[in-house]
Amino acid sequence: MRLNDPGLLETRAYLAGAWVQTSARLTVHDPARGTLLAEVADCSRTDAATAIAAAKAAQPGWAALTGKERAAILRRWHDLVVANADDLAAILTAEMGKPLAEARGEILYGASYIEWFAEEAKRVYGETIPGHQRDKRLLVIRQPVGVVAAITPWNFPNAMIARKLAPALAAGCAIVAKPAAETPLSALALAVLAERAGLPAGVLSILPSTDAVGLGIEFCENPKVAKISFTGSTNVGRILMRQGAAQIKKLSLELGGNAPFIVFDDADLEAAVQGCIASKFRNAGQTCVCTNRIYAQSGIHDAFIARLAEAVAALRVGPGDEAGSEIGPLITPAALAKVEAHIADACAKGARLMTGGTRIEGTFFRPTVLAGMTPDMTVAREETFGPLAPVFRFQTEAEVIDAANDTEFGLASYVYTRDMGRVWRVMEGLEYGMVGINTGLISTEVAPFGGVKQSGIGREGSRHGIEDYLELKYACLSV
Ligand SMILES: NC(=O)C1=CN([C@@H]2O[C@H](COP(=O)(O)OP(=O)(O)OC[C@H]3O[C@@H](n4cnc5c(N)ncnc54)[C@H](OP(=O)(O)O)[C@@H]3O)[C@@H](O)[C@H]2O)C=CC1
Ligand SMILES: O=C(O)CCCC(=O)O
Repeated sequence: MRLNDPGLLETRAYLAGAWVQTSARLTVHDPARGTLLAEVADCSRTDAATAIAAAKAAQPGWAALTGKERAAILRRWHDLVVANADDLAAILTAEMGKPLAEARGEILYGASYIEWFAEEAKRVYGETIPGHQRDKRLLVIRQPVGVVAAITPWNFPNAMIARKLAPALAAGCAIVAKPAAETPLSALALAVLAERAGLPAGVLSILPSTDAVGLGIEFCENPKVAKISFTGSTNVGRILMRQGAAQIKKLSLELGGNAPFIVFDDADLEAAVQGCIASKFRNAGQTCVCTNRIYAQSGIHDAFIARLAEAVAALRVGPGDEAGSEIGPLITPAALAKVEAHIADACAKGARLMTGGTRIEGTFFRPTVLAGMTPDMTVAREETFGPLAPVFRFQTEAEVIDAANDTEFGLASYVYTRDMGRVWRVMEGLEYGMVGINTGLISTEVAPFGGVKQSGIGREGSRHGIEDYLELKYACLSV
């Protein structure tokens, strides 16, 4: 990997304000070629306790700065991320596999959360409430929750951690974060730039580790941690909720999805196909907001599926650092096996393969479209997290809303129609935190990202995103 600034390829942990190498190392591989990229510090549960103690000590000083002072540091950090976007994208593609253009997009997307929350740091307003008695004056202030512990996944190694660090730091919290074991390099590079931007020692720690269970327990059981913010699988979200119950730990959870993509007869066919590809095949399908089930109404079904299969067959699969690649490798052999299992299950139950369906080499898989889907197939209930587009046929609006909602998940959903009445009815009827209407791309720092049902708790981004890191304090004053 050739970088303009080799100092961004950091392999030590950022622990309590110092760069620390550990005797144990975790290995990071290029998922496109399987080659070793780096040996990185492998932090223990004891290291986590040290980072938490440092965060607890540093947090009051950080919170005592004015919002404007914290904003200035965050703003410098944002500018450094943008200035180093090419290097950060190269690191991201190397460890995660997504095409370079997507990686660069993710770096700027992550930076946009830093910029947004730098601005929000200045707007943590309180309120006054008319007193309930003549001599009473009521005030409400908003204060940082304290020390936050964050755990993030491999699929967005920069943006998922950026959108936790930025609001926490803007609010005046200190934060200790564990990135995914597969992709720690992007998180460490972000910490290099945060330090250069002037973030005080101890306010941020980044702890790569193979002991996810141990660090998770430390985060939940250490009384100095006020809150946990997690992005990843619903199963691990449940574990953290259970572990945090003893101390009533505050939680933000951004978990799995099972996104429906609904195409009505009156939709613009080409726009629906392009939106579907954008939503389904972004990051090779490894995104919690990726379409998982496609519902096409009877009148448009055959034309839609024919055009979708044609467009999907044209997608170019290859290493993320090769020009023209649109679909990179899957993150692990296990991820590829899950895609194959979903296809095998569907085909055994009567699905028809329209394109794809086979592996290429390593963890590269041909983007796939299946027709003739039925609700008893595994993919109707489970997130594939890979490049598989299964198409279900439906007849009526009521039927498709029921089918779309027939899942324990409720993160993203998508609808294509030109009927404004239907837009409102379907949007209101979908039990999801986010609805894309005539678009397959909904993510932006200015909007509240998050799910209902078992897809999570809390929102990231928008003016609401900082609330997860603040507590209300009410004061009753007798005059
Ligand atoms: N909502 C989303 O954005 C994501 C959803 N997923 C869904 O989850 C499935 C599995 O993906 P996977 O990467 O295994 O997701 P996980 O939920 O296992 O991993 C996400 C993060 O949690 C950590 N972790 C794992 N187990 C524990 C634990 N017991 N306590 C604390 N932290 C833990 C991981 O560490 P480590 O890396 O060391 O295992 C990683 O940092 C995917 O196929 C997809 O369906 C996955 C990623 C993101
Ligand atoms: O949780 C994820 O899978 C990442 C969501 C990326 C996005 O913000 O669109």
